[in-house]
Amino acid sequence: MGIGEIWSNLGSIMASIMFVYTMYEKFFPPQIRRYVGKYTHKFTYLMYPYIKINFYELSGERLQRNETYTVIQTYLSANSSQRAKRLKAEVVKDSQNPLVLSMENNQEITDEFNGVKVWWFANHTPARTQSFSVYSTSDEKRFLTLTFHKRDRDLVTTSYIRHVLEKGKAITMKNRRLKLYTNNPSNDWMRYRSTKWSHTTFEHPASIETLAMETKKKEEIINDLLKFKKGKEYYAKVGKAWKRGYLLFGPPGTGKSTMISAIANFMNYDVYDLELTIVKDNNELKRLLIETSSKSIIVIEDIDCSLDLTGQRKKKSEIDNDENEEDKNPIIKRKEEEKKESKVTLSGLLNFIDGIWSACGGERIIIFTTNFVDKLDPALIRRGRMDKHIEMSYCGYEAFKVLAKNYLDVESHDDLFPIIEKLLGETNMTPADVAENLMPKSITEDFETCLKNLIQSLEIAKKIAEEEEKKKIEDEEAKLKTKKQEFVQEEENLKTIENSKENVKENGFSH
Ligand SMILES: Nc1ncnc2c1ncn2[C@@H]1O[C@H](COP(=O)(O)OP(=O)(O)OP(=O)(O)O)[C@@H](O)[C@H]1O
Ligand SMILES: [Mg+2]
Repeated sequence: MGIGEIWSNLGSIMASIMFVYTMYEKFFPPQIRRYVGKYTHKFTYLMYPYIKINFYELSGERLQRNETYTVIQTYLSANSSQRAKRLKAEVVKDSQNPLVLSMENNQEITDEFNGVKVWWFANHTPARTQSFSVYSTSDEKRFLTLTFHKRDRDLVTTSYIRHVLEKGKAITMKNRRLKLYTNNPSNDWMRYRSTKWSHTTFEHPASIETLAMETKKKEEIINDLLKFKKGKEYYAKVGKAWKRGYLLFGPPGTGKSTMISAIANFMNYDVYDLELTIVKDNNELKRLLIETSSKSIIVIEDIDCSLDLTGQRKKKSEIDNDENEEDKNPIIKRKEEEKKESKVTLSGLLNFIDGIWSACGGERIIIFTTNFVDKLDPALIRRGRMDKHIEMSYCGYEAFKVLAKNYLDVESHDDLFPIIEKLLGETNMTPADVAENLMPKSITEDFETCLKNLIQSLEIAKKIAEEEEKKKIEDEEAKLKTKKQEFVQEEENLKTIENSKENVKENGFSH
């Protein structure tokens, strides 16, 4: 029978079905009908060869958006864009591609995994009340149904779903915008919707390639980071928490903060910039740690100035603020009070780095920066806590070449490069100062002028350094001379005393 014939006979087919159903209801009592219904259902269930799993968009008592649903949707959008015929576009926050395509409601797509075929269906039960939200309202349900054959149960429920989640997460990670977090003072934690960390989009253009540093050192850092990123199994095997500590030390302007941004971009990790001075005690520190996510970098900049962890020094801020106490406005005063209140101790910080809580989340890098590595307590920076110590030093020739390429697009210059190489060997200049000199001061300045500007600055810096060195030597010599004179004077005094004693002995009296 063709489709046309079925259409023309549809009326009589429907009438026959209605007739059979009426007869069935008339001649069979409800008990028998219930009995038949139950066994028909069981029979159909036994004969139906497919299994269905639902993944709901909203879950939990408060109907929060289910992470798994989002990840599967991401996986399906990457796969369904070629296969589903009707797609919907949604604007997603915090993603590099804000417009995300996914399959439209009531659409089905197929997927294959290790030769097994599965079907995904996007279900939607419409809301009774109207809403303008992107997400579902409480009486509106969206869910994805995964259908597969009974015989593939093991493969699908273990490997396939894991594969979908891993792929979906990887796509999310790749597309997401990095975030830069900073901790809020604990007084604000209890306010409505206030969280322990505030964040903004992290958009620093630094990369490891553009970092001015010797190639060998750079490669060493890249290899270390890659080994860490792929080290999940390794860390599990050796029984170590999946985290790594870096200590960046060196004079101001040598690129420590730039290096942190470059690492974040390279690893695709969020950055948690921890301001220790507003953390009141060790317990608060622990609570902040718990609220950080994995695949992140926790940074404590200028660790030597953050807290009195060595017991020797005054905080940088306190030194600045000791002056003009009366002129301060109340907000600054409050902030200072908060700083003074901080009772985070060295042991609290050590626990933060490698205590039991520090392992939660995994895949985390902790970075400390300091200008004065010698001031830090050895316990804080010993290997195992700060696994890698990276010295950020004054600009060498190799680092200069990176900056020249970045700022001027120049890789060599027969006359000027050798002069710069020689001068850099003779004087200390930070990459920040070299970069500043290389930057054209006007649109008419060509690269040769910029290189000459740098040479001039290096010569001045060299002269100043030489003069300082000369002055230092002169000061030392003057000090030595004074010491010598003091010594001679002392000797003369001693001699005089000795002579007086002799006189007393010989003449029996003193003057
Ligand atoms: N190694 C470097 N490679 C590329 N640029 C650099 C490097 N070092 C410094 N710079 C440039 O100098 C500026 C200052 O550097 P940065 O803030 O990273 O220094 P720092 O070591 O963190 O200094 P501080 O100790 O004062 O915090 C940066 O904006 C960057 O442009
Ligand atoms: Mg810095």
